Amino acid sequence: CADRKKKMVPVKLLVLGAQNTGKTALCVRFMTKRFIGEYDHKKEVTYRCSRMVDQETVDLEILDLPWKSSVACIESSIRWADAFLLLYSITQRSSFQEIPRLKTLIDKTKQIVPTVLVANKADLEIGRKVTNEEGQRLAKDLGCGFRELSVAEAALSVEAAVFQLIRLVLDQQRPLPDRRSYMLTVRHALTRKLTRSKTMQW
Ligand SMILES: Nc1nc2c(ncn2[C@@H]2O[C@H](COP(=O)(O)OP(=O)(O)OP(=O)(O)O)[C@@H](O)[C@H]2O)c(=O)[nH]1
Repeated sequence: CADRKKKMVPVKLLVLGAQNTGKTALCVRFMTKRFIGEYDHKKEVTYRCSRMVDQETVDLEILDLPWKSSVACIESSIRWADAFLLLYSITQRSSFQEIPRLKTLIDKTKQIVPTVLVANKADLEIGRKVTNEEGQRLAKDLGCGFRELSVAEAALSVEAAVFQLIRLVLDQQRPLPDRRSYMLTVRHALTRKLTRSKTMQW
């Protein structure tokens, strides 16, 4: 009963990245679990759904902007959003090089923004132009989370990337003492796990 009375937490995510990086494919994969090859690239689309994340019901809006959107449109969408998925394709170095510019646009508008950098098209290993290490390094430099995945091949990893971002937003919204106690809970859980795995080794 108490759970039913719990409020929905609104979370607004913006997906940004260069042309053909798989932004629409990722949104559709997250919403429907299906991979659909080709889309209409002209329109911006907002997807809406609710998901349970760590006992919170999250009322999610995901905005997918086409690559050709104007800077003004991107800036107003950045103001609208709570968090960002920045996409590049591992087969397209120029899409990787575009990421710092997008992050600068975000940082100009917002302070402390939950962001996850997503390296897409990991199934196309043969055409790889950006290494996993380069992706990790950039994410570290920009202060983002990092996931390399294939929207085409794995629905679960897409969900994991979006949930990682939602968790960053939820954590930011928690009052500071709660945030500390949440971190302590995580620390204790990790310590317990470590102790257990050490015990198993012996
Ligand atoms: N092999 C492979 N192809 C993918 C993957 N994700 C997307 N694609 C393909 O990449 C192309 C572009 O995908 P979209 O989702 O339309 O890309 P977008 O970033 O929304 O493109 P814009 O609207 O131009 O900004 C399509 O042909 C997709 O089928 C993936 O993980 N692997």
